[in-house]
Parts: sequence; C-alpha cells; structure tokens
Amino acid sequence: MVNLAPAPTIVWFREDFRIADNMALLEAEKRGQPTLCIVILDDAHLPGAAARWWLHGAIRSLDETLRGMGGALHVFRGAARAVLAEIVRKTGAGAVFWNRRYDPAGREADTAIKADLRARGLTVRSFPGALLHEPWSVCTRSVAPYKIFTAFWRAACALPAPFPPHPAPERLVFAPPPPMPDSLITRHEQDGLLPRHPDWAGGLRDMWSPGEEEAGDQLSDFLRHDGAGYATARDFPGDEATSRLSPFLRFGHVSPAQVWHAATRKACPDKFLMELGWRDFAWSLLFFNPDLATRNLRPEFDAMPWRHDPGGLAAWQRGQTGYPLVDAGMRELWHTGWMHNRVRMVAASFLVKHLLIDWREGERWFADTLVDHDPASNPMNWQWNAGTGVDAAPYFRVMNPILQSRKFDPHGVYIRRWVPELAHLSDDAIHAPWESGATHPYPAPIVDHRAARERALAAWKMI
Ligand SMILES: Cc1cc2nc3c(=O)[nH]c(=O)nc-3n(C[C@H](O)[C@H](O)[C@H](O)COP(=O)(O)OP(=O)(O)OC[C@H]3O[C@@H](n4cnc5c(N)ncnc54)[C@H](O)[C@@H]3O)c2cc1C
Repeated sequence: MVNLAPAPTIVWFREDFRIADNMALLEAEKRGQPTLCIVILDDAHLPGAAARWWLHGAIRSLDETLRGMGGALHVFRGAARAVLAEIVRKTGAGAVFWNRRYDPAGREADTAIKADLRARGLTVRSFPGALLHEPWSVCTRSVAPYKIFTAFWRAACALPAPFPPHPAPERLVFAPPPPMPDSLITRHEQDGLLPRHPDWAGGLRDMWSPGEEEAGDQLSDFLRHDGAGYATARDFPGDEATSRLSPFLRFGHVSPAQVWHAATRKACPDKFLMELGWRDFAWSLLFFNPDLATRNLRPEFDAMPWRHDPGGLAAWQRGQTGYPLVDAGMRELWHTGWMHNRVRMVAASFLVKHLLIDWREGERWFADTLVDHDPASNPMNWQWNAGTGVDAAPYFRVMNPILQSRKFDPHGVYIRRWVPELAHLSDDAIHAPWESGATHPYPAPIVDHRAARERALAAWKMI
C-alpha cells in the first residue's frame, strides 16, 4: 500500500527542552512538513537519579507546551538507533533534526545514527544551542584546548557575541505519532524516571519546577533582584544571590545565548557572564579530554595514595562529618538536588584533602545527586578542587572548613537552615561547635583539621 501522508520531519529532543531559541524546531518548521516531536529514553544515555527526576519534569512540561499548540511530545524507550529506525519506517519521515550534545557517548551515538539515517536517504541536520560557542571554535592556533581559563575566556570574548536568540515557532503543524510496539512506547507515569520505593524526591519537588516558563521566571527574577549584587554576594550561601539557573541550563529550558543576551541587556556584572564562560570551558575540556571524569589531567596524581575509607565517605555523603559548613552543603544537596557553589568547593576539598579520598568518589556521588549534573562541569570542577586538573587550585592549598564557614556564613544563616540541631548556637560558636562545650546531638569532627591537613600534604609530597 502506498503511504500518501506527508513525510514528517522528526525533531529529536535530548537536552533542549524548550521551544524558543531552538534551531532544530525552527528549521523543522521551515521545512514545511508536519513535525513529529520525540524523546527517546535510552538506558545508555540516562543521567543520575536526581537528574532523572528533573528529566521527567522536563518531558512533562514540554509536552504540555506542545499540547497547547495542538501537538504533543511522544516518548519512546529503547536504544535510540533502533527506535529511530522504527519510527522512520512507520512514518516515512523524510528528515531528522536535533540540537547537538557534546558528551563523548552522545557524540559517538549521534555520528553513528546520522550515518545510518543518511544511508536510508533521510536528511539529517544538527544545530548548536547548548553552549555560547561551539567547543571547537575556542581553541589555540594548533587546535588544542586552552588549559587556562583566562586565556580561554579572552579568546571566547574575541569571537562575535553569541547569536541573538531565535523566537519560538509561531505555529507548528504536527504529525500524528506512529503506531509503535508497546515495548517502545512510554507513558509519563511509567517512564521509570521517578523514584518510587522510597520516594525521596519531596525536597526536589518543594524546591524546583522544571520547565521553560519557570526558567524564564527564574532568569527575570535573578536579573531584577540579584544581578547587581552578584559579584560580591555570590560566595555567601545564606544570601541566595546566585541565579540557580544551572538545572534549567542543563536541560536546555533556557539556552546560554538567551541568558547571555538577557544579562547584557540589563548590564549584569561581567562576573556572571564569566560563569557562563566556565560552563563553556568545562565543555571544551571534555570535548578534548573525553575521559575527564576518570583520568587525572595531571598524571602525577596517578600515584596519589588515596585512602579507602567507606566510613568517612558515608559520613561525608550523609552530612555527618562534624564540620557544620560541609554538612550543611551535603544535606542541602541530598534534600534539594543542588548545592551552593562555594559550599560545593568546601565539601569537595574536604573529601579529597581532609579525608584523602579519591575525587572520583565525590564526582560519582554528585553525578547521582545533583539535578544540574552534567558530564563536563562536574568532573572539571572536581579536578579543579582536587588539584588534579588544568588551571586547578594547587593541592597544597587546603581549604580550612572552619575559616570558610566564618568568612562566608558569618552569622550561620546557611548552617542553621540545614543543620537545625546547631541552630541555638551563637554566631561565633556555630562554626566549630565542639569548641563551645555546649551539648547538642551533632557528631564530633571525624578528623582533626590540623592533623588531616598534615596528612594530605605528606601524601602529596610522596607523588
Ligand atoms: C565540585 C563541584 C561540582 C560541580 N558540578 C556541577 C555540575 O555538575 N553542573 C553544573 O552546572 N555546575 C557544577 N558546578 C559548578 C557550580 O557550582 C554550579 O554551576 C553553580 O553552583 C550553579 O548555581 P547557579 O546557577 O546559581 O550559578 P550562577 O553563579 O548563577 O552562575 C550562572 C551559571 O554559570 C554556570 N557556572 C557557574 N559556576 C560554574 C562553574 N564553576 N563551572 C561550570 N559552570 C558554572 C552554571 O551554568 C550556572 O547556572 C560544580 C562545582 C563544584 C565545585
């Protein structure tokens, strides 16, 4: 039987859950054929548990938006290559469009899928949109990655500014979903992305609403209230002065170009734009170092005598180290799937220096618990804090968790929020509760700061 239905254009959503500034969607509309919007839940590319929770919300929210336009987001489960081949066979699609992803596994899969689809005669196009600049466009003359952030940023700023964001398509004509075998179709309720037994996501639900509209609200709120004080207040976790856009950027509810242009219109401090630059820098490092999450960028650290300490690791993960700022951060992470940047640095430093535990253990824990986890920013920042990366804080600079606490949470606002058993202590006593002699149901420090520092430096001198 001849299929007389118009050959649709498939738009495959992956990390770009928005309709504005979405080139794949816009170009699909221009093609003039009905559009089939799809997501494929492929086990080989699913993120950690907290980010999976977010992914569920991202899919649901984009589906609602598309339904408001008369369409839907169709969710399939299985190996992407096979699922796409089946959808193409059932719909007679003439083209598949997507926005690029840059992680090594994603790039490898996309290259193979592109070749496969083109061999079947389809038009396949991929578009930028997840970064300010393509990772290969900011590199040295010898096409090597920059190893120093300031040099990277100088080169990035010398390029033309990111393209002004594209508007959302005004109207889309949607293609009906293909009849697919039950095993490949997924309903939102049964997509397997949400935690069930136990349901640990209550704190995430209280804190976040994934979606494009929410990302826009978050951005305008930040630019209205906090943009001006950002440069000075961003290091103080009690102040909540940062944008909290990271998970929205991670899942593409907002593009970095949209953030960039909104921020420059409001004359937001350069410091904020530079943080978006750190995000691009991380992706550049991953692009040129696909094993960023597993290999020390400074090979001398391969000889580092990391300790095997399951008890210490568990105390760190549960926020029970006896160091209030570290514990506040680890509890914030567990409860909300997010942690303030300054506290991420203190907590990371504590694991790799005070406990002398391999940074890869921490990287894995963050990968599973952060809603904003991405495979570039997380390992880059871990390697930066551990001193094993490029342009990294030197290992011998051991952050003192008590001084960091006194400096960046002077009144204990943040600690009181996340370590309520210390809430009654004075502003002075709260940073080192063991010194005051007051009674409270809070653990004694699992390591002594001075002894741990000496142990870390002795280990480092051995390599
Ligand atoms: C050990 C460790 C692990 C981290 N893991 C991640 C991760 O998996 N995903 C992630 O997005 N960020 C990660 N970060 C970076 C940073 O902590 C978060 O991006 C930031 O806290 C997000 O909060 P915000 O959106 O309010 O940031 P803002 O201060 O408002 O910054 C705006 C945006 O810039 C980007 N950005 C800011 N700082 C950094 C940075 N140091 N590196 C890369 N991008 C940055 C983020 O996209 C952020 O949303 C990590 C930091 C550390 C120390």
